[in-house]
Amino acid sequence: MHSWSTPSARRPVDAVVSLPGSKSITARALVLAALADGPSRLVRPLRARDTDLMADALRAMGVGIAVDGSGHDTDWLVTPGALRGPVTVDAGLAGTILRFLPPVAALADGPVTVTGDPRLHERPNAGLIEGLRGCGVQVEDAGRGRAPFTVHGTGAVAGGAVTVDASESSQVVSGLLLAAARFDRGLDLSLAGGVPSMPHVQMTVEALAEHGVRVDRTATGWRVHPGPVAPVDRVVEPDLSNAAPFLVAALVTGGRVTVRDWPHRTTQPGAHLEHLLPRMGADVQRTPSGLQVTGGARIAPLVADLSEVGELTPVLAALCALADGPSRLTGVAHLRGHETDRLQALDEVLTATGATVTQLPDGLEITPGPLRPAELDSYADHRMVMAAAVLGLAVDGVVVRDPGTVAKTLPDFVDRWAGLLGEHAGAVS
Ligand SMILES: O=C(O)C1=C[C@@H](OP(=O)(O)O)[C@@H](O)[C@H](O)C1
Ligand SMILES: C=C(OP(=O)(O)O)C(=O)O
Repeated sequence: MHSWSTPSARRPVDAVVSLPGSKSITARALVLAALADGPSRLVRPLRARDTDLMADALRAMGVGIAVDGSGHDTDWLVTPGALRGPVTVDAGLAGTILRFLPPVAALADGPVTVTGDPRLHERPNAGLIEGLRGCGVQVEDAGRGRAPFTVHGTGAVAGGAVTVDASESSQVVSGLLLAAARFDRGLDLSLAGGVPSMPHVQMTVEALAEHGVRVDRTATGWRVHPGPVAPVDRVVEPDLSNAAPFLVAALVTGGRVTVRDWPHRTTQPGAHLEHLLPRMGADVQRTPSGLQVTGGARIAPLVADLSEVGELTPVLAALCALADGPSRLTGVAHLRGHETDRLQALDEVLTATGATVTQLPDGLEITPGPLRPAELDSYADHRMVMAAAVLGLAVDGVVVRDPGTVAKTLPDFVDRWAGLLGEHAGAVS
């Protein structure tokens, strides 16, 4: 276990950054390519723990995934194969594997056991398991509604009409929709309640359409028609949620940051930064290079419902702790089931560095206070390391334990952060 002394900013940042591919798009592209009726090429997929484990899991089930190229610019060539069990897959701490892989496993010709990090075994998954059972799949979970569990694939899934509880994660909906064209009757999915992170569901629907799958919006959910999944060659967009700490650095330091290759149109929740950051005092422009964020004279507090963009909460909460008034972030109760209980972790981290925090059932109230140095945990959560790095810009002496946890989606975050500040990587001991 290492510690990282996060660098404070001595001057306004002025940087143009390129970021690796989107975790969420890479995960969907891998699953759909694996279910397709021919080979697909993924250009610039994210290579990080979550997506490498997804590729390993699919390989273990019989899918060919070959690396083409070297260095940063490697493609993945995905060749579908007969899906097989018995297999045990390691989902690490990835919600995308926990919820996207089991419906694929149900199409295998034998049992697939999903296991992972200790915290993965605490992440809620009853909605998906019940949804699979409703599709006619046998799942053994010892009544826990969580990993580890075994999906008893028989080579075919009936599908049909199911009602699912996706209130704890949109990934329950996405996982079932992604595999549904290969179910005998397709899927008529109705929601039992609300669903967070709707842009991610829209991302799923659009990815399916790109693969030639017919998906209709219904009064109660979505209907996926049974049929073939076409192969697709695609270039993966940069990860806009991982762009958040870099863009936010412009506000913290009164500087300017451009993220290159910002997509013209996207379903990634990070797209919402374009209107959220101006509410906190930034000037945001699309330039020929990408999205440019310029910090202003002040950081304004934020009162916002983040239910659609929960992934952005840790970095935005850190920014709120540096604002000139109290903020209120709501709509994110489901963050308690993420990599860590993010509302509890943010309360601890922001309090340790000087803010006054009140936990709400579905969010946080954050009142900034005089900043102070602190040694912070990473909570095995990539986004908590990024939040700590944002706080560290404004105060000397922020240290993060186990920064390597960023490997989940951005393995070289610490080097990139040093590059943003025009420095070499900060002390990692
Ligand atoms: O479908 C996806 O790729 C994701 C959906 C969201 O999950 P939740 O709805 O569980 O928040 C998001 O937070 C996660 O990082 C990625
Ligand atoms: C919640 C996240 O990840 P996961 O896909 O593991 O749910 C995240 O990346 O913020």
